[in-house]
Parts: sequence; structure tokens; C-alpha cells
Amino acid sequence: MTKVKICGLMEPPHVQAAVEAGVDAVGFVFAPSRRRVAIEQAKELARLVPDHVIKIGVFVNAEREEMEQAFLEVPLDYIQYHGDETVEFMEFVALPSIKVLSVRDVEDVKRAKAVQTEYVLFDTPGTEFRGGSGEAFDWSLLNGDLPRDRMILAGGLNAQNVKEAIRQVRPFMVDVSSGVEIDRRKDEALIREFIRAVKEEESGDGN
Ligand SMILES: O=C(O)c1ccccc1NCC(=O)[C@H](O)[C@H](O)COP(=O)(O)O
Repeated sequence: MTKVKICGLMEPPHVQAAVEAGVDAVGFVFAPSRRRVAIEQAKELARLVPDHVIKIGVFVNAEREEMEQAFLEVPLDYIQYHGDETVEFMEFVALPSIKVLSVRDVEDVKRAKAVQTEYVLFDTPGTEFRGGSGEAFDWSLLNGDLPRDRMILAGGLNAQNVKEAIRQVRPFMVDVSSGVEIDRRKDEALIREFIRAVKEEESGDGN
């Protein structure tokens, strides 16, 4: 069953909509972004998330102290490294982790073999910020021998294309941010629609 992550959540009603619709993971962006949340804000949002839903903190080239401060205050389950963090650096942080690979070509995909984190997230390279571009990359680049059980697919997903993405890539989890927004703000109906589309695909109701 493909899992669903909604990333870049900033407002309580959007977290509640995701939880009610059966989300598996939520992402709070602590990195420079228009979706950036302060620690206090993330702490409040996290209170709305039941234990069975994974809480992920997204960072880009942050100092270890900055991340530690976040996960001491916010009950994060995973750190998502969305920058140029080295293997050595990631090993020193005391939380399970997700390494992001920005995919331009097959060479970027090959880098996954050297990544030892719990999950590897394949995303489109950022534009204004390091992630959350709303653009899809060429999924056929993921056709090779890759650890599907550790793979998270992101980049330009939405309720219209996610079923095809799942069929083609077979990832462990799909991740969306822009695709559940209207006018750069999360939308409860789009959140529900995206999660429904993933579940329909999995139950064999996908079109
Ligand atoms: O979302 C952001 O603004 C962001 C900024 C800096 C680093 C990471 C960021 N997002 C991380 C995510 O996991 C997004 O969900 C992922 O990049 C996909 O975004 P989208 O293409 O908008 O669905």
C-alpha cells in the first residue's frame, strides 16, 4: 500500500483535513521557504497529529544545533535532509532520516546506491527554494534497480497524475506540496482529493 505524505503544512485546518483523510506522514518545513514554520507553530500543529502519523522535519544545510532544537520541542519522527548534507553529517544526528536526491538525469539517480538513510526521496530540483517547486521530473529515470521499499516520490504530484506515478514508479510513499494548494495556500478539498486518489489506486479503483 503506497503511503502518502503531505508536506509544507502551516495551518491547523489543513493538518486536520489530512489526518481525517488518512494521511500517513506530514512534513513541516524549517528551511528557508514560503512554507517555513517557526518551532512554536510546528509544535502546535504537531499536537493535532496522532502518533500513528509520521512527523517529518524538513531542513536544508542546517546546523546540527538548529535541528536538535526543533526536535527537542517538536515530536518529530524523521529529519528530511533537503540540501547538500554529507553522509557523515547525517550519521551524527540522532533521528532517523530521509535524504533527498534532486533528479536531473540518471547520474543523480545512481547516487541513491550510496545513501544509507532510512528513506530516499526523489524530487525535482528546487527553483526559488530547494524543494516544493511543483514541477514533475521524468519518472522513467527511476526505472532501474532501486530500493522501492525505501523510495519516496515527490515533485509536481497532484490528484490527477499521482495514480500514473504510482503505477510507473511503485514507490513506498508519495509526497505532495504545491499540488494540494490554491493560490500558494493549502486547500482542504485538494488534500482530501489527493489522499483519495492514492487510496483508490491502491484499492484497484484507479482509472
Ligand atoms: O516546500 C518547500 O517550500 C520546500 C522548501 C525547501 C526545501 C524543501 C521544501 N519542500 C519539501 C518537500 O518535501 C516537498 O513536498 C517536495 O519538494 C515536493 O514539492 P511539490 O513539487 O511542490 O509537490
